[in-house]
Amino acid sequence: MAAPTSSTASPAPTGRTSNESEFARARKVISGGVNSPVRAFGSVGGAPRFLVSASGPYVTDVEGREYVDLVASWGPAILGHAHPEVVTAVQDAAALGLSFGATTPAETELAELVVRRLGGPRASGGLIDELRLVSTGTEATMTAIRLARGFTGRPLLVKFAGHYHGHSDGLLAAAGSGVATFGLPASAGVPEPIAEQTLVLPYNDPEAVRAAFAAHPGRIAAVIVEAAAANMGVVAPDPGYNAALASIAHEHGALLILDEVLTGFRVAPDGYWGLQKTSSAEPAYDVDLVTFGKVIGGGMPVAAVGGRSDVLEHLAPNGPVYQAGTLSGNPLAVAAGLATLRLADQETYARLDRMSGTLRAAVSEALTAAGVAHTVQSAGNLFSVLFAPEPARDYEAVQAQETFRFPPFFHAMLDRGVALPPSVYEAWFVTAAHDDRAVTRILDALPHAARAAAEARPA
Ligand SMILES: Cc1ncc(COP(=O)(O)O)c(C=O)c1O
Ligand SMILES: N[C@H](C=O)CCC(=O)O
Repeated sequence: MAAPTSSTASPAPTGRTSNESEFARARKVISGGVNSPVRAFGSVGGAPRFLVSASGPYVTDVEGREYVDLVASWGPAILGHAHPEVVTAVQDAAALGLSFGATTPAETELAELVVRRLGGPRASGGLIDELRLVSTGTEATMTAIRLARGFTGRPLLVKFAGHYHGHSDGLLAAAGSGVATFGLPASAGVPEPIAEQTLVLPYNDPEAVRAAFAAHPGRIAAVIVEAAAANMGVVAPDPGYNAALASIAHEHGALLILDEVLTGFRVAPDGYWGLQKTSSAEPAYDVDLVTFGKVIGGGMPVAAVGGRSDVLEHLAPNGPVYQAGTLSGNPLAVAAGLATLRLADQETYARLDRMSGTLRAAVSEALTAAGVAHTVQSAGNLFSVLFAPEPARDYEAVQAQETFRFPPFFHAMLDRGVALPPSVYEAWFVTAAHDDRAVTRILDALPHAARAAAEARPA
């Protein structure tokens, strides 16, 4: 496996510590040295970069090296890191108290802003009527599923191979993200009776969904789908696919849960990617529950489950489906989310789209010049590189790519001061703060990375 060699990134290392020594130190007291598996560089090799600060499009590690960041905290940092107005909003909120464990006007303001940005309420053509704030995307999808089961009185859930919805028990089968990165079929520790409640189907195959409903009449509570798959690399839904899911689910009395944790407020100014707003060719369709996270917290822990009020009414204290959180609606996190959403205007999204287009073209040009078979897969401004000549529409096709080309590609970029997500199965995230200097560094690094990918051989 390729490992980092030299670096041309600036500024100069401090010499006080190194990523290697920090990793060794962390491994003694933190399981695996990381608090989330993908960070461990497991599939690319080498020591993860231990970061000490971030600003705009850059992150800086303990050695004093600065990298152009294409991880963006896995999505939230659409404005770039530490946007001054977001930082000020958090500082102002902190001065008034870190956590109350009680209701606040600010959390209502965030909920109002989200519902409004999504065109709501539903009676006036919007996506959701109301929502419940939680702290992580995992909690949002877990709550959505419990709610769907409580509302329908049915046990089963349909999910798609390669999709990731966080790490709750029922959602780890054939999951994307770290589960894909580490080649796990599912997670140990999930009891069989729980795993059996999840039906895993191939993505972009409406017939498989019809067949599942036919095989389990009156037993499927919900279909959960990433609005656009972005945890097995990016795989956009076929035109009309999300709409087909809605109509099949509804025909059988089940709910559709659209997981917008990653896509929401990242790829469209009006909030979500559920396609009917981003493509006039897409038929309108009705969503019952939607989950958000990442951008609505602006880099702090906020996520949400929203949807039809008659479904949300089933949540405690109004209804019998329980959900709670000591830090839900935390004032600092809500302040970051509010500031981020208020700052993210049409120009922000236009910048993200332009940046993504520039990088997609540059990556493809470099790989083509190096003779590497590839496809740049995208959904809105999200994209990733598939090391295969034909586009992939499902997890099977994604897994068949030449994954061995990614580690040297990744390290060649890192050596030249560009931090990509450390897995071929993760999306690349641009920010509105990526400026000419950052882009120049990426463009300079790409030909080297493409050559490294071309020279790679299977292990
Ligand atoms: C689509 C999707 N859903 C859910 C999650 C889980 O969110 P979190 O990591 O905040 O628990 C993620 C990312 O991690 C995601 O990409
Ligand atoms: N793919 C995940 C989120 O979108 C990566 C974040 C993580 O699990 O650490």
